[in-house]
Amino acid sequence: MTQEHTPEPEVPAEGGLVAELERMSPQERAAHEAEVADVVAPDREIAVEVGGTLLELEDVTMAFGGLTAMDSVSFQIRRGEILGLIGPNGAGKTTCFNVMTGVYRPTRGRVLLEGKPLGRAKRNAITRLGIARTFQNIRLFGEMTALENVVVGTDARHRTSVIGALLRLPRHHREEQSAVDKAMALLEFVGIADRAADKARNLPYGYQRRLEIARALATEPKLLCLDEPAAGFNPAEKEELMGLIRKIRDDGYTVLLIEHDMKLVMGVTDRIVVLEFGKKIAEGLPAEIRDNPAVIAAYLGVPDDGAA
Ligand SMILES: Nc1ncnc2c1ncn2[C@@H]1O[C@H](COP(=O)(O)OP(=O)(O)OP(=O)(O)O)[C@@H](O)[C@H]1O
Repeated sequence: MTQEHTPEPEVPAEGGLVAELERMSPQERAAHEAEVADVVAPDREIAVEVGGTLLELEDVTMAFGGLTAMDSVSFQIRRGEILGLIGPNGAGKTTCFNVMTGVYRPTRGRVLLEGKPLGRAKRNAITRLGIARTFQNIRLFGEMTALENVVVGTDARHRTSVIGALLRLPRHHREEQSAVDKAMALLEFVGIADRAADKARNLPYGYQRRLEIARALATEPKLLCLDEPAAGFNPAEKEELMGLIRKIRDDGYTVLLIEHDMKLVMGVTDRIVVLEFGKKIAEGLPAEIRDNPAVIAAYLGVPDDGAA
């Protein structure tokens, strides 16, 4: 469906972009990166009141039959921060993402984006409202190019109708071209522009993870939710990913990060929320969480009085 309307990719000649970047002086490179950042995030959230509440979970419970995956969980995500969501396996982290992105409707409680309840909004509507996510298991269109995968993400923002696309109305043309330009800028932003014309399935694993992030950013989210983006990465790749997550935040996005790797979580987040058996057991700065006895006990699998 979407494939029919996907424009022909306009990518630089092989090696062109990389070679061009290498030829630039540090000043030219900085100016170029600033231009790319402007295309990637034209409406920078960071210019708006950093620190105000962007998203709020209010007493959210999510039950599956007899199993309570989230139990009266409340926390807030502030504009411009990187919030870590951690907890042992089965703690309810992914369920939390699913509730926030409209995959599940909470059994009790509510989720508010910029003070407005998401209510019964469906997944696509929530994407348009400004929440994007990546998945634990990569979900790309393997037969489409990297560029096309990102162009598909920009579709969430398009204003022309299917009729507009079929009739090739001028607005549709303009949107198509700007979608390609934006997608290319996003690929460059996440560091994989050199493989823009390759099929997604042929990309190395680390590139696929970055492509997922570019595709999520293409929807121009207010909040970007990353579900274990470093899964399967080696230490050097994790280090690079930390750099990318910081760059995303510095470009004005708010990030919610589920991650098992403690070094990464402690190194990149501003605050952390900890879940265990569906309940929030702690919330605070990384250093506070690291020293919190309940958190240590949850990870070691012993009661927090250490009696076991
Ligand atoms: N659709 C569902 N139906 C029934 N049970 C579910 C469903 N989704 C999640 N659960 C259960 O809810 C609990 C929380 O799962 P969830 O995947 O949210 O945990 P998690 O913290 O993301 O775990 P992990 O770190 O292993 O990914 C688990 O016991 C899980 O089996």
